[in-house]
Amino acid sequence: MTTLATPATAAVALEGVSRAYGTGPAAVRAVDDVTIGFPRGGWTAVMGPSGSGKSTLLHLAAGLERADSGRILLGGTDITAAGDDELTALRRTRIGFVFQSFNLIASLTAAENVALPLRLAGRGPGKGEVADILAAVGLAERARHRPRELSGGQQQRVAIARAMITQPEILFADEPTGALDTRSGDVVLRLLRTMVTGGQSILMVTHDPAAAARADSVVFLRDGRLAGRLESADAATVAEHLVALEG
Ligand SMILES: Nc1ncnc2c1ncn2[C@@H]1O[C@H](COP(=O)(O)OP(=O)(O)OP(=O)(O)O)[C@@H](O)[C@H]1O
Repeated sequence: MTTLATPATAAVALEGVSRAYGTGPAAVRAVDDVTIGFPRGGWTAVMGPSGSGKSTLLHLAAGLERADSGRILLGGTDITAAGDDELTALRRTRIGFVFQSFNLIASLTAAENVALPLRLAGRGPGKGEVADILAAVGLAERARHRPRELSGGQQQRVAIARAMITQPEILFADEPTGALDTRSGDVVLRLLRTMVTGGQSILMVTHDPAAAARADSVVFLRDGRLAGRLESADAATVAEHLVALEG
């Protein structure tokens, strides 16, 4: 796998991207002139101390927030040039997003939650489409259950199925195991690995070195800037790098 994906080979590439919050002396440069590519078909974890800009980077790359400057390329598309409607359409069809808190709709069944992105995109699911993807995340028997009837790990797998139903070019995951116990988290991480083996691109923010070590590479941030990248690192090496940044 290439370490530095160029825009042509990247699932998502950032070129000189900055994003600040607030103005004047109180301004915070959450992401500060970042240039990086995330390889297609690869799984990249983003780590860094609290407030280092991880979530902001993920939200920028996913088109959930606008950059102040620089370019963000999703496949070949410059999303920084996209209008609001185009960006909404692009998020619905080309991007999957999974949150720490699952964000399922409580009144809908697992199957209805999974079908939602297709309905929002203006089409219903094809025959067997939802059942197939629920089976792929190991929840074939839970289609009619509502979120409150599912464990945290099961809810996160429904959320992953919902994110994957549109076959996104890249799956963004913000602390996907943050609310899970080790065992449920492990099931989710194994599911993500299965998806990557199938060609899926994943960008994941995590605080957990053990989770980050499951990715192909780990990118570190400090004060909104890139602060290193490790390939195929074990959890101890990831933790050492993180501790050095926090020191
Ligand atoms: N909406 C906002 N308004 C003002 N400041 C913000 C906003 N979002 C983020 N920030 C600031 O930008 C910086 C980066 O925040 P971000 O949430 O991206 O960091 P993080 O690395 O994900 O943090 P954590 O690990 O604590 O979740 C922080 O200083 C934060 O306080």
